Amino acid sequence: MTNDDAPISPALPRTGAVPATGGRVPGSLLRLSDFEPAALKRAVELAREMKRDPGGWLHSLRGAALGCIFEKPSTRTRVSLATAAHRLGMHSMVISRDDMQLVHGETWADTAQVLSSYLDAITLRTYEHTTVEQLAGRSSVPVVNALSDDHHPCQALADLLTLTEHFGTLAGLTVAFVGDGLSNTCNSFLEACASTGMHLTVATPPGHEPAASLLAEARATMAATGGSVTVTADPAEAVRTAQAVYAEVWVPMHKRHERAERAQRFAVYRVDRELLDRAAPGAVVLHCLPAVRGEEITSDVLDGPRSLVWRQAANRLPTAQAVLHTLVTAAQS
Ligand SMILES: NC(=O)NCCC[C@H](N)C(=O)O
Repeated sequence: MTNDDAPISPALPRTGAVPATGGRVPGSLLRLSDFEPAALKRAVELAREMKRDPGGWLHSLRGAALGCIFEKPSTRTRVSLATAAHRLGMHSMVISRDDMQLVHGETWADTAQVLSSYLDAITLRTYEHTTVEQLAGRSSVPVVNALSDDHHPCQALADLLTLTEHFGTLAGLTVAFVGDGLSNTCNSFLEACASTGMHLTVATPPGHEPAASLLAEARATMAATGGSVTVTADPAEAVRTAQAVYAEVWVPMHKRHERAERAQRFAVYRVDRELLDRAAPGAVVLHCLPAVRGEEITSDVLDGPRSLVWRQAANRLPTAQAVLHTLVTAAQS
C-alpha cells in the first residue's frame, strides 16, 4: 500500500476524555464475548458515565463517519446508533443494502474493503452471522453487529447496563430467560451472564436449547466468573428463584415463515402475572422489544411496576455511544 492509498482518519482534535482501559478492546464487536469480561465491564461503566453526562462527549470523535447497513427492519438499533454517533460528534449515514452494488453481485468482502476506506466504523444488521464475519474480515475499521440471526451484542450491553443500574452488582444474580433458547437475544444474554458471573436458567421448548458449543463456551467463561447456566423446558421451574425474568418474542424476524407452529410451540412460554408471581420477591422483567402483547408477555407485566423494559430500551443509546467510542478510539490509537 502506498501512502496515497492509506485510509484517511480524521485528524481533528478530540476533546472528550479517553476512558481508562479495562482489558483488551476487540477490533470489532460481532458477538458479546468479543469483549473480555474486564473490557465489557469497562464498556458498561463508560455507558453509565455517558448516560450521566450525555453532552460531555460531543467532540470526542468529531470528523469521524459511521455507516449503518440494515438488511432487516430496525427501530431501537437504528435510532440509538445514529443518535449515539451524533453525541460523539460523528456523522452517521444509513445505507440500505438494496441501494448498494451488493444487489448486482458485489461481494460483502469487496464492499467492506471500499466502505472502510471512507468510514471510521460500520454497523450491520443482517441474517446469517457469517455475513457480519465476512464484512469484518475485510474491513479496516471496527464493525459492530447490529443483530444477526445468532447474536445481538448491542442489546446485551443495554441489558447489562439496566441490570447494573437496578441491582448494583451482577455477579451472583439469578436470572431466567423464557422463550427461544436459539434466539440472538438469548445467545447474547447467555454470553452477558457468562462474562459477568450471573446464574442463568433458560426455559425453552425441546429442540430450542442454546447450541452446545455456545453453552460450552459460556460454561468455560463461568468457571472463572462464577456464573452458571441451566436449561429446562419448564418456565415455572426456570423462574423459581429468578431476580430478573427476560421475555422474548416467539417469532424472530428471520423466522416469520414459522409463525403458526411457533405460536403453538411457545404458548406456555408467556411472561404473565402468574409466572412472575413464582419468581423471587421483587423480581423485575426484561424484554428486548418489539413485544407482541398477549403472546410472550402480557400488557399488565410489560407496563407494570416490575418492568424495566422501557429503561432497557432507553439504555440502548448510552451503550451504543460507549461501544462506538470504545472501538473507534482503540482503532485510531
Ligand atoms: N431490540 C431489538 O433490536 N429488537 C429487534 C428484534 C430482536 C429479535 N430477537 C429478532 O431477531 O427478531
